[in-house]
This record gives sequence, structure tokens and C-alpha cells, in this order.
Amino acid sequence: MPVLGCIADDITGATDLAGALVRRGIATTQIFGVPEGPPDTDADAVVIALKTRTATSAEAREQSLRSCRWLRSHGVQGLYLKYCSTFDSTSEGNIGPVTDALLAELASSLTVHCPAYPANARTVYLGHLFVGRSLLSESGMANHPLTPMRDPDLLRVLGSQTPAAVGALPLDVTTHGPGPTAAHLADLGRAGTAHVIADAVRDEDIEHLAAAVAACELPLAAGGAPFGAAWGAALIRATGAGGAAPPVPPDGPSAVLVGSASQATLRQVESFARRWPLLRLPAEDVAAGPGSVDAALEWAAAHLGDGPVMVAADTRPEAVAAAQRTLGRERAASAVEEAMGRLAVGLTERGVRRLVVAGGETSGAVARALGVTRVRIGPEICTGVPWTVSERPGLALAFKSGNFGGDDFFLEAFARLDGAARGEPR
Ligand SMILES: Nc1ncnc2c1ncn2[C@@H]1O[C@H](COP(=O)(O)OP(=O)(O)O)[C@@H](O)[C@H]1O
Ligand SMILES: O=C(O)[C@@H](O)C(=O)COP(=O)(O)O
Repeated sequence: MPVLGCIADDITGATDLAGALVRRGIATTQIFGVPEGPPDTDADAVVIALKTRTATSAEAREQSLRSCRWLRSHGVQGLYLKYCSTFDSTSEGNIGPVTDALLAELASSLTVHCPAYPANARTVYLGHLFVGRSLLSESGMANHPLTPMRDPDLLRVLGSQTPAAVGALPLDVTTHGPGPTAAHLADLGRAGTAHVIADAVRDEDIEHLAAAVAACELPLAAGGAPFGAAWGAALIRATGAGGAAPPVPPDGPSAVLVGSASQATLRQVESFARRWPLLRLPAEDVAAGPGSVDAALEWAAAHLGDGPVMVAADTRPEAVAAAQRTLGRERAASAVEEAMGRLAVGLTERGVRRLVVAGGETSGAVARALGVTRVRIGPEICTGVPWTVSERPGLALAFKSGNFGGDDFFLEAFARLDGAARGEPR
């Protein structure tokens, strides 16, 4: 019976959280889309990967509520809403609308948000989100193709997405430990605050926060992978969770699909291309008809025997801007996502068994096209990105959040899998 149930608004976010839970020894199953039927797992945590980050808020609420009801009907004690550590949201939501819907469903009036991810340099101080040394609004997220983040003040951002009261939990409270943090949370709740934005700059702050939320017995918490994993561990600790046996990734030809426009991914693409073949697909070409995807598959098939190949949407900023001018933001994105899905199917038909996908929206499109419904969490490539293993179809899949990983991420991904196959520890 799972103790912790998580609802993630995209796939890379879900695997990020699932990987963090597994790292803490918590047996975790990841399911794609709103589940139906029995959980069919003895895991202590279940992470449901939705694709609701950029959906309409009605759709995001509906899918999240159905997931919540399914999780509760299978006994989960705590519900975690996982969103991006850069608080990615459209102007109408969906963080506020989904959290409000879940609070109402759980008959609760208070929840805590903490997107901080110190290992990936996302910190929250005085309610402001930093990426490295920059405010969120001065990071690459200001130019995201679908969820540009131009305000670093999370109280203001969330306040514009919910009619409920938003309050702050400052760092100088959290640093004093779980007791004072829990007391402050209770005060905020009594004063009518529904959403608390918690500061956190170090892992230790997140541990204090998680222990305080567990002590307050709040049924819902929200934010990034570190807070979800810490809260899950606090909830599960009492029940004595066992470790998860690692799944065995299949062997076979390797490929990378890139739809991410993040700055880190752009650097990683350049690094990969210095060693292995890369084909760039302009969004205008894929929107014009199936020909460019068919040609890309022919090209990939000719190179697969030599080592990994990469097909990347042209996500250099000037290419994205030009495609959006010609096609419009949504049509450009959906044409690229559909192309990535077709490429994934075509590559697996041509023998690919190890596939890395870069970008959350892109990963959602690829998983859907491949018909992947459930994965086990395998060896970690870098913080936030584990390999996952799907049984049906039999594939090793890595879903990389756009901003994660060092410049050689794609090269390291395959090396890590080869190392794991030889039984090498991380
Ligand atoms: N050239 C392009 N023009 C417009 N949109 C693009 C282009 N290339 C990729 N996209 C879209 O940008 C979005 C990137 O989001 P995502 O996959 O979540 O990655 P990331 O958040 O790392 O940028 C996807 O919807 C993708 O289809
Ligand atoms: O919290 C994070 O940063 C990630 O888990 C995440 O959600 C990534 O989203 P994408 O950048 O769209 O991959």
C-alpha cells in the first residue's frame, strides 16, 4: 500500500522526484497518465506523471483530481504536487488552480510550497526564486517557449493564480528547525493563509520544512523534487520502507531526441555533436508535412550501427523566435512535439532500445507516442535524471529536464548505462 502519492505536472519532473525518492531507499513506481484499476505495485511511493503544466487550467484540475482520487482510494496518506523548480506556469496557472482544487478535495485549508532545489542551484529567499546567482526573471526561463517566467516574486506569481491568501515562511524561521517551523505554519494557518511559500537555500532547510509539514499532519504539500522526497521520507520513515531492487536496462542501439530549448540543453547538444552525428530539424519543416521526419529516420537508421545519434529540434533562440513568428507559439510547439513522438516510434521500430529525451513537454509527447504506461527507476545519470526502464515496450528511457545536467550530459548518459550493465556503482 503506497504511503506517498505524487502528481507531477510533467514527465521529467516526475522522474526527477521518483529518482530522489529511490535515492532515499524508498521503493517507487512511476505511472504515466491518470491511472485506472489496481495500483499493481508494492511500492511505498507512487508518482503519476501528467502533462498538465501547459494544459488549460480546467484540464489540469480535472486530471489532477482524478489522480488524487485514485491515489487516495489506494490508501496514500500524503499527497505531493510536483511542479518545476523554476515554478514554470502559464499566466492563468496551473499551480494555483490545481493546488486549490486538491486542497478542496482533501478538505484542507493549508499547504506549503517549496520549489527550491539546492543541488541544481534553485533557491528561494524572501519569497524570490533564484537560478544560480540570478533572479528567475533574469535566467534563461524568461525566454521559455511556453512558460516564460518574468517575475521572480513567487508570492506575486502564485497570488495572481489563486483567490486564496498567500503567505511567506521566511528562512530565519526554517533555520531554527522543525519545531519553530511547525509553530509558524500553524500560526499562518490560523491567520487564514492557504498557500505558504517557504524559503529554502540549503538541503537542511528543506529537511526542517519537511519534518514540520509532517508534524503538522498537512495532507498536501507542493514544489520541487527535494521537498517531495524529504516529506515522503518523513512520512514513510515511521513505516520502515525497504530498498528498491534496481531494474535491468535493455542493451541495444542508442538515440537522443531533443525538443528542449533550455540553455543547458543547447550546450549539451553542441558537446554531443562534437563526438556523434546530429541532425537539426527546423520547426517550420516539421510543420510543413511528414517528409522531414521520414528523412530524419532514414538518416538515423544509416548511423545507428556506429554509436548514438541525435535528432534535435532547432531550439536556438533565433530559430524558436522565427518559428513562432511564422507558425504561432502553440502550433510551433505542437508540430515539434508531434515530430518527436513520431521519431521515437520510428527509431524503436529501427531497433533503438536506449533513448534519451530532453525537455519535459517533449518527454510527455514521446512517452505518449511510445505507449509507455509505467517505468521502474534505474541508475542515476546526474542529480534529477535517472535512467528508467519500461517493460512494455522494452526500453531504457531517460527523460531529461531541460535545465539539468552538465555540458557532457548526453555522453555521460550512455556511459552510465554501460557502467551499470557492468555492475559499476555510481
Ligand atoms: N524551434 C522551435 N520553435 C518553437 N517551439 C519549439 C521549437 N523547438 C522546440 N519547441 C517547443 O518548445 C517546448 C520546449 O519545452 P520542453 O520540452 O518542456 O523543454 P524545455 O522546458 O527544456 O525548453 C516544446 O513544446 C517544444 O516542442
Ligand atoms: O523541478 C525541476 O526543475 C524538474 O523536475 C522539472 O520539472 C523540469 O521541467 P522541464 O525543464 O520542462 O524538463
